[in-house]
Amino acid sequence: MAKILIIDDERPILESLEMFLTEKDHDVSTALSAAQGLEACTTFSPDVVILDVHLPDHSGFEVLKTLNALPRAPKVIMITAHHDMETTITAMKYGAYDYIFKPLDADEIEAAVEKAFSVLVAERECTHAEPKPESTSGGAIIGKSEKMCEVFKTIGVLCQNRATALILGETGTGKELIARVIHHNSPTCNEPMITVDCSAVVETLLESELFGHERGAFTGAVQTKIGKLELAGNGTLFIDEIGELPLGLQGKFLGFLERREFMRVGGHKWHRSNGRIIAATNRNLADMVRDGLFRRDLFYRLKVVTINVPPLRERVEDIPELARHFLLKANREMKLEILKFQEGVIPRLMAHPWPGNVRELENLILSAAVQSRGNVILLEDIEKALVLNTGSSEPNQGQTALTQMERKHIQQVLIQAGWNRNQAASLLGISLPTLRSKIRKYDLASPCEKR
Ligand SMILES: Nc1ncnc2c1ncn2[C@@H]1O[C@H](COP(=O)(O)OP(=O)(O)OP(=O)(O)O)[C@@H](O)[C@H]1O
Repeated sequence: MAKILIIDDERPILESLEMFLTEKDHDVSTALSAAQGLEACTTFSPDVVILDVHLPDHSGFEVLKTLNALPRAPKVIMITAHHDMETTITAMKYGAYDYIFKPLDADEIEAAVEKAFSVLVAERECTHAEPKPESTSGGAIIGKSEKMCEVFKTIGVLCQNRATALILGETGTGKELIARVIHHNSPTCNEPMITVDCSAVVETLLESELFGHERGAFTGAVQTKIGKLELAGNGTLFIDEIGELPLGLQGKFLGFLERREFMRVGGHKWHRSNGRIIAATNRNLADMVRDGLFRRDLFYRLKVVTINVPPLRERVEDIPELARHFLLKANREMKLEILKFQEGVIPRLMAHPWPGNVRELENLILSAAVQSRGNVILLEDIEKALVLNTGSSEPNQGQTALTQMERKHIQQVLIQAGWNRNQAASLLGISLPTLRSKIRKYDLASPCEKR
């Protein structure tokens, strides 16, 4: 039961709202003017105030400002007959919890009151903000699970040497983040870290992207261009999505790894590079080797040290800390002041299968934070964000069904996006090449392709 104060100079509205909300078991008080309303606030201490924008003595906005400055500020639902954008925006800007237009709809009022009250209760239960995780600086890898501790150990070893490393893991598990952490903790951290994403560069330009080209090497090569390998110098070259490296180029890259020398496209001179190579992929390179799509010798050259990054569903114990980390990040980036998650949110997050892994969790928290009103993220905000971000609201049905769920989920999102792969990839929170590889893996086809 909530304590509700209604401030409106129209008696019929006041009386019908009072009757309706009392019937719903709330404790209701009424006021016909701003002055009466403010006085009632001190004597009655409402949880929720339903406030008309136009009052005979003062503007509703002035009352709203005064109410929001109170030590135990109530949640304020503004009501008005004016459907204009400006008043709505002003009300929300001054901190109204909700804004409802007249003529009032009973269900809408009831839903708004209930939501406002539940937010208030959640906020009052929260006496202090979530403690800040120790490592919130950019580049921190969050996780204390056994599997992540294994990853940390290997990173520790890699930070002391310059060995080539291969990072394997599903999309969004943090492969690039791991590469950055290795680079920033290695002796050559003052040198650059350069990234090449093999899936983002067209096949014909990838060689030049990696090794550079000489002027006149091909049509359009109007001047000499230094490749990413040279740009990395003695630092780190991070080759993302190495599984997409065309077979022809794989041989040339292997040659470089063996001799540490390369030639620019169209060039005749050998160049040396001592940069560290870290490659990553979400594809199963062993399967690709078996299918003749990836060179076995290159595979072994790359996996001098291999890091297998576990999918998020295999380290659910990391989810609470990750969620808090992303909440702080959302606060920083979006200038929000959200203190915590409502009870029930973390178990819900731990039950989700996370096909898009940590990236999906990060996007979800950001989206729920932006859409939440008040300073607590409610379970309801999470459910909404889950539907919006992934089209899914089904909790984990168990490991065995995960692959089927992922297939079904991707198929649903593709249908929802009208088989626009770019749009579907963005809805799923994965990259376009990852989506393409999943379409292949699950043998999915659009209705037009099936014909
Ligand atoms: N353990 C973690 N702690 C904190 N942030 C993380 C962690 N893992 C991933 N992230 C964040 O999740 C997002 C995705 O991570 P990243 O780009 O490193 O994944 P990826 O495996 O390289 O993805 P893809 O295969 O699609 O390229 C980034 O914003 C990254 O900072």
